[in-house]
Amino acid sequence: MNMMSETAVEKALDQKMTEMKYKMIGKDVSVYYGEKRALFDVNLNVREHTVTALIGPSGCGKSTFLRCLNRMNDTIDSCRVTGKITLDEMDIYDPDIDVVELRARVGMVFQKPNPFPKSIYENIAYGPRIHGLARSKADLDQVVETSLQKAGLWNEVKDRLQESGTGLSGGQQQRLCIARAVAVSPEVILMDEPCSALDPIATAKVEELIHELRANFTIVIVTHSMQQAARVSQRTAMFHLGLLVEENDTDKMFTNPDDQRTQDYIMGRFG
Ligand SMILES: Nc1ncnc2c1ncn2[C@@H]1O[C@H](COP(=O)(O)OP(=O)(O)OP(=O)(O)O)[C@@H](O)[C@H]1O
Repeated sequence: MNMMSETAVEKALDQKMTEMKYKMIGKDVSVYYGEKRALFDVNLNVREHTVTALIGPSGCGKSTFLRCLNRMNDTIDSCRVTGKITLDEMDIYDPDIDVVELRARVGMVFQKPNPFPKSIYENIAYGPRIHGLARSKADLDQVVETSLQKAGLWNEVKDRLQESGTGLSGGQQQRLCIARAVAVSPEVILMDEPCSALDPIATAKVEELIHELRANFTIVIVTHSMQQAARVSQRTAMFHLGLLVEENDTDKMFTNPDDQRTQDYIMGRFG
């Protein structure tokens, strides 16, 4: 069997990353909550097959920017977004865009695992069913299995697919939510502090998973943990007071950042 070593896979992905186009482009993105401005003309591009970490002190606008990428901010009445964000070449704020379809292409995993109060099987099958991604029960079974495998959960749940998703451990629930996001074949997955409610072992599993998902998806992750950003991402963007202060290769960001504010933050001088 011709298996590529892990290092070879990493190398191939890094090569892909340097060659590739931007999957999403954010140009002069500003966000207001009523009168309050939360983001100031942010220009941030997201590379395909790359994990991009968004870091910065509390309240700096990381989650706000993340939520702009699949229009989750639309659900907040007071929120207004200006500037332009594209997915491939499509303007995602174009009034003709179908937001449900957009969120199938740009999925999201939240801070707190939020499985539906339904069976493990139904948690995964729901999305593909409503998006018409499976033609038969056999197709759907296959999507459920593949998604759970991609989320590293199949072996743990394959004999209990009809049990409730909410009965799983916190770490398993978060992987179930990742499987649910993966099941509709998104192109981009947004993760808002996906490990903050998990213990170190569950966190390690999810981090490993993020690392693997990069081969098939583009990932943007908000994290408070510098170590996590360093472990899982290839690019890092640092926000401060609503400004994007620096975006760089993660290695450079954590060894020799260009901006003093990044330096101060990673040294623990504020935040
Ligand atoms: N729904 C909202 N209504 C009003 N203001 C909000 C809302 N959500 C966020 N904000 C404000 O926008 C700014 C940016 O918040 P955001 O949650 O994006 O920051 P963050 O960097 O993700 O913070 P944290 O790390 O604490 O989650 C903050 O000042 C916050 O109070």
